[in-house]
Amino acid sequence: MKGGAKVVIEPHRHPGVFVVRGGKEDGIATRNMTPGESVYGEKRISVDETVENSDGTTTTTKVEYRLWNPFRSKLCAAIAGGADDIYIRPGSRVLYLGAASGTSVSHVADLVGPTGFVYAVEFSNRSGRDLIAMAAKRPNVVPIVEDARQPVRYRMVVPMVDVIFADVAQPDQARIVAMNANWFLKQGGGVLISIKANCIDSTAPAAEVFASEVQKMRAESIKPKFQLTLEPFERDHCLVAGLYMRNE
Ligand SMILES: C[S@@+](CC[C@H](N)C(=O)[O-])C[C@H]1O[C@@H](n2cnc3c(N)ncnc32)[C@H](O)[C@@H]1O
Repeated sequence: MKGGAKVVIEPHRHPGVFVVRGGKEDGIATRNMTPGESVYGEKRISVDETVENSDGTTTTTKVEYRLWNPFRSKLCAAIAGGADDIYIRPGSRVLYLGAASGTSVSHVADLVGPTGFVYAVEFSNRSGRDLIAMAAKRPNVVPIVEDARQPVRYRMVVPMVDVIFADVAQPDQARIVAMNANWFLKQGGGVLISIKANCIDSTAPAAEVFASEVQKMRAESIKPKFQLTLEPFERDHCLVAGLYMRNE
């Protein structure tokens, strides 16, 4: 999609995220780290951006944005649903557990930009191949094809991080997050966990499952900050956000 005069792109209240208005498709977008390329067939919007130089002259360059589909990304669904904070911003180091083929990871890489890093863990070799291919074009993505239950196996490539985002869809997800936080998350770091109720317990009501996951987080020194449903983008999913307070 070409950005004609009608398309307006504005910064979202979460730094590194943008809002597209006025085109055929309004929505959320990230600034493409690899202009000219889509990762999963997502629409791209090219606009002219003019900056004023110190000598008073202006320079206009083409900037490209990629639309971020909330039906295909839990993080985007949370942003669209009004998440108070995503803790991830330009320059952040993010440990992303459950990267799959890297579609959401590619947007997180755009969001953190050239000064940030995304350490993307995925244990399926098949998805891992796509993840590695995506990362080959994005120097700020470190693909890690390993089991997130074994953080010791990737301790040599992951430094202390600012945020852990988890979407492994496993019954022991809270424990997996806690182990990784213990190894890699800084004190006060952000935790975002996408919870699919029937992955944890398919017999209990979703609200009970979410409440019990929040209790597990508390027990692991993660202080819950807010919780929001990912409906209408994902059924029976919620996102729980918290801060890692190991020393309190
Ligand atoms: C719901 S999908 C993630 C989707 C992805 N976050 C996105 O938005 O595109 C869950 C992924 O977690 C991966 N996974 C599950 N258990 C894992 C583990 N123990 N270690 C690493 N990856 C795991 C699965 O292979 C799957 O690709």
